[in-house]
Amino acid sequence: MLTPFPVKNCFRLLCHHRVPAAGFRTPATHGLILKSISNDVYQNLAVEDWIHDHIHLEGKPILFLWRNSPCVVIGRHQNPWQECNLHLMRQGGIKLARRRSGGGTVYHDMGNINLTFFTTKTKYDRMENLKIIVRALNVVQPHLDVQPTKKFDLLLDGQFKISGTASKIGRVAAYHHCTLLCSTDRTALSSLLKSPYQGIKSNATPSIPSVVKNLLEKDPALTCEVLMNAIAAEYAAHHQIDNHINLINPADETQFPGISSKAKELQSWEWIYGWTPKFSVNTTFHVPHEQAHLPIQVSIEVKKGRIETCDIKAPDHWLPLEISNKLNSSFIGSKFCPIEATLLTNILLRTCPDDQHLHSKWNILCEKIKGIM
Ligand SMILES: Nc1ncnc2c1ncn2[C@@H]1O[C@H](COP(=O)(O)OP(=O)(O)OP(=O)(O)O)[C@@H](O)[C@H]1O
Repeated sequence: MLTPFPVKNCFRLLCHHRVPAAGFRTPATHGLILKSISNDVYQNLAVEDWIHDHIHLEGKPILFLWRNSPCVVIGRHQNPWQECNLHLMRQGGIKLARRRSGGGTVYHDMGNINLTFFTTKTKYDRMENLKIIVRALNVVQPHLDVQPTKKFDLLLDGQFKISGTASKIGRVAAYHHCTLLCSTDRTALSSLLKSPYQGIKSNATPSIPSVVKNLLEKDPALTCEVLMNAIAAEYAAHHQIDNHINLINPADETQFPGISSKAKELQSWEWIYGWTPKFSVNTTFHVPHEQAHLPIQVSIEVKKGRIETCDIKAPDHWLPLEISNKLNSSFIGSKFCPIEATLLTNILLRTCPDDQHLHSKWNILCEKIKGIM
């Protein structure tokens, strides 16, 4: 069923630009099933963007199957500091991506299948898609109890989430994408999706945490490959299209002209962090002083991922006011990120009096501030 795919030809049949050239012929094919050969989250999200922007579906559906190496994917209107453990992700080299669709934060790895259902806006029907998945699951394991919920999750045995849904609806085209947990690392999922940051206030969309389960835990025969093939077969039967799974390479500019700039944009700091709705952080640190701990109050406002106002209040006898003021003003306009904070701190330290005692206090303070970023 899996065939090497002359994608170029297939897209030529399916695709024309939104403003069709005069005399454009109606595409001959009726729909497509695509599968990415890449496990890079930015490249795969770029395929979604590309198809959404370039392909005129005219009622012809596309199913896109993809899997990613470990990453966390936040919804369009979310705050990553509220949703995940960025420190842990940086340490483990786990990528962070912001998708174009709304909704909550999910964890992806090679044990998680992603399914994107492209249709025209008028044919967009999330429940129909979820039913295709449920039928496919019942083909491979007839005794599975999987039900769609009102928020378009899929629940196993009435309580465990195995799939989450999000969507993007454009002027004429739409897509519904969902996850399917097959053999995901549940320990990584729960530790990465736990924010350690305190005192954040924002209007960003919050995630709705659920108890999740893998299908493989229910039946060891339910591997990602088995499930993807079953879903593709059910999708093809439902839409009466060819059930070939066509492999695509999202890095291939000849097949997807302009796709690398889409992937680059999805990977940019401005999109991942800078798109975060305005938020504030109000927190208190404690720093060691003689036999006690002194409180340091921090109040920061962040707009487009950059520090808009910064008010660090340390007791004057611990850190002279003029030094904390210097720190406050230097942070303004900088990215709310530990790398930038380190750079700034190093520059500032060089301008400070050559006082070891002061430098060590400054370092303690800056380490604490980096801890909230
Ligand atoms: N790959 C995954 N598949 C299914 N559930 C997941 C996955 N990763 C994490 N989860 C669970 O889903 C919760 C997030 O669900 P939430 O409903 O906020 O977002 P969603 O399912 O992506 O999208 P939507 O809000 O549109 O349903 C996480 O806190 C976690 O409990």
